[in-house]
Amino acid sequence: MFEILKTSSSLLIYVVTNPRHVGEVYRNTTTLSFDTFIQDLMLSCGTSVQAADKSSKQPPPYPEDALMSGLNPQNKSIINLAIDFHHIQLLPGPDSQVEYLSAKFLHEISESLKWDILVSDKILAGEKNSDTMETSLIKWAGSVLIKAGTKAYWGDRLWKIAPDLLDSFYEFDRGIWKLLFHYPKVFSGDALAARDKIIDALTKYFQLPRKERDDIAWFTRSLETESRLVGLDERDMAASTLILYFVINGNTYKLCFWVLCHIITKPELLTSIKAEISQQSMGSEPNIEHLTQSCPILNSVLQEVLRLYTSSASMRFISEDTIIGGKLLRKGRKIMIPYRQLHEDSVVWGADSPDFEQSRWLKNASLRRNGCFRPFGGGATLCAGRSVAQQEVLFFVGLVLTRYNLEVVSMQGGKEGFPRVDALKPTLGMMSPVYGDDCVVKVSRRKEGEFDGSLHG
Ligand code: HEM
Repeated sequence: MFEILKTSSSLLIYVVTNPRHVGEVYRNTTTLSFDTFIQDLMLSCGTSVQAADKSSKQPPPYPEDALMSGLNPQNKSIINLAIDFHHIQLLPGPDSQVEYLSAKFLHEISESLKWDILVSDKILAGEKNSDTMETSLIKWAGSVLIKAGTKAYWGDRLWKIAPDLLDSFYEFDRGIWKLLFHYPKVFSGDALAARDKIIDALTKYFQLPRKERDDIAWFTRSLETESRLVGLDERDMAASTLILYFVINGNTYKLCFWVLCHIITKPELLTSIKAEISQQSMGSEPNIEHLTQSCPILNSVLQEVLRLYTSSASMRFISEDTIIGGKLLRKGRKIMIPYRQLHEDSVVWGADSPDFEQSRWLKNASLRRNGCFRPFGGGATLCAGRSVAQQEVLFFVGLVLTRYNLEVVSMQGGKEGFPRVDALKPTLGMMSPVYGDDCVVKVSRRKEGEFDGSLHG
């Protein structure tokens, strides 16, 4: 099935929903391109035309005396190389760097969830005393997860250069859809201002000598090396990094928020999840193997949130007129494969498909492999960070529930008093709560030996 979507800038987008046609789109890597789509994304996010051009072409032959890195033996464009580097950084394989990255993410999450760090976090301004504090759940999740992503990829320095990075990021996150849909400047000033602030911070970061920011991920180091070799300057690199910063940090904190909202508002669910978390060994903190493999109820909640709160899509750019499903799709336009309606298809999920059913995935574990479950997209561009993302969320929730008691102080939401999902705003992943909706929680430190998983609500 095809629909044609007309955006404000008269840009036409073909919306493909028929699974057979989706397969045709996935298989066509010649006239349907993802890198042209990335190039377009880069331009929307502030990359100059010259830099986008340099990033999308195969590099010119390097000068003979240039220090060759050996990282690009096939002489790929920076955009294609970045995709390869993501896969090396995030997926298992012979050269994989994922173990270091996961360990770094989890370490940073654990550090930020220490009580002393928590109470000293100015962003989480709520009532505080020696053993309790009040905080917004969405800000808490954002502060921990976005800081973890920033430090894991860019080390400590970026966070120090831009103490207000988080605020700029939230503003950018709220308005990025306007940039992607080429909204006129007059309506997108807030998103543009936030974008420019983040680019300024990243430019300063890239201007620092490398030895002052050596605690960075393999991906970041390698991409910088190759970007400099093709002649990108610090501002060019900063602007093209912005979209990566968004991909790495824009989704996971919202997933943590929705998962915790559901758990802490359902006392029986909370008790059973605490019980399975604590089964690893009484009194000690859960490790990631236990959380991924031995906590089925928590994992079922995670999958159900992914089903109901993602509005993911795959995008392609049509570089030559192309036939899909017997129809001619015109060169220069885009294709979008949205996955949300698959997630609510009652034929697949049953009559209760619109409802949050916490044990859906316990009853039928094979649903995870169902073609109608696509929170992380599909085809050649399937999210490379899907395992790391889920680990982050399980670890965050596992540690929060182990270290603290949470009590709901207030819920800002619709009539039902539960944060409403903002389903109107286009997104390429997790949906946000409606602006202003939130859950304020009182966080109390657990006393030693208190975590037994059943007695404390
Ligand atoms: C809840 C969390 C997340 C969701 C829902 C999500 C969703 C998505 C979606 C829908 C895509 C596009 C897939 C397509 O085009 O078909 C994508 C791509 C991507 N995501 Fe994620 N993502 C999440 C977290 C992450 C994290 C934490 C990272 C990295 C640490 C990451 C790295 C990537 C990369 C590198 C791509 C581009 C894939 C490629 O070009 O090969 N994602 N993600």
